[in-house]
Amino acid sequence: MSIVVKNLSKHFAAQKAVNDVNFKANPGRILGFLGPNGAGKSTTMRMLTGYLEPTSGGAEIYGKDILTDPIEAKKHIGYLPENTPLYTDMYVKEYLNFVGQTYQLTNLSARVEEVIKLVGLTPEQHKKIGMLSKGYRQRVGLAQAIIHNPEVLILDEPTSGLDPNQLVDIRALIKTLGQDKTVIISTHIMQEVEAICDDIIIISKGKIVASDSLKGIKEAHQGSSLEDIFRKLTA
Ligand SMILES: Nc1ncnc2c1ncn2[C@@H]1O[C@H](COP(=O)(O)OP(=O)(O)OP(=O)(O)O)[C@@H](O)[C@H]1O
Repeated sequence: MSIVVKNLSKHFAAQKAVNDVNFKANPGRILGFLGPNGAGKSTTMRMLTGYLEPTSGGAEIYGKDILTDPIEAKKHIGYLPENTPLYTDMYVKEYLNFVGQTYQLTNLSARVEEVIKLVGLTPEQHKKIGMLSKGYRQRVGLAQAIIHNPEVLILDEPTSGLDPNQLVDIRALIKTLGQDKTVIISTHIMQEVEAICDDIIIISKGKIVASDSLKGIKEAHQGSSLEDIFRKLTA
């Protein structure tokens, strides 16, 4: 089991943004984390990646506790935040080299070249990040998330801002990465879930309201569309 989430909660004043969430995730499967705006998806992801302290509960990433062993837990994680805080004054390669150095990667320049190719940044690789379009910035975000070849990828709306051609490429990349990694993606695009996810968690008002394989959830709702299932469970 590469991710085990136990009784995870986050309260902001009186609001239970994440309320006693439990789930597990495995390598070789892509888990779609779905829910309406404000359901608690990003807050959960931020806790799993060590950017936000839980109010209670916790999680283990490859057996490493995110609270008591955060440095070891983080080594296994690549994280694409919802609004990637990129250094806009840095050049693409300079930034990726900088991120790679923080992971003390060997053969860094070869790895930077490799991830640039993988995420389709080649035509824009000589630009400053601040000069890039939203979709290309998203690719830089994805490149920094995978540069250390982590076993776990946590991607918060990875395809937001991408044009239809880019969408297909990035989905294909995520699908490939998901063959041997544990991938959690949040998205509002049901088509995307159908295209790449193996498992689904639907969260509403901080609570999990469905957790199943894509096939299982459809069977349980007698073949209703995912959109209908989503609306029914989160209305
Ligand atoms: N730092 C914070 N302080 C106070 N409230 C917060 C904070 N961060 C998140 N929240 C609240 O927690 C709730 C869950 O937010 P979160 O960003 O996790 O939702 P989400 O499911 O990712 O939504 P979206 O689909 O719109 O990105 C929201 O009501 C949000 O306003």
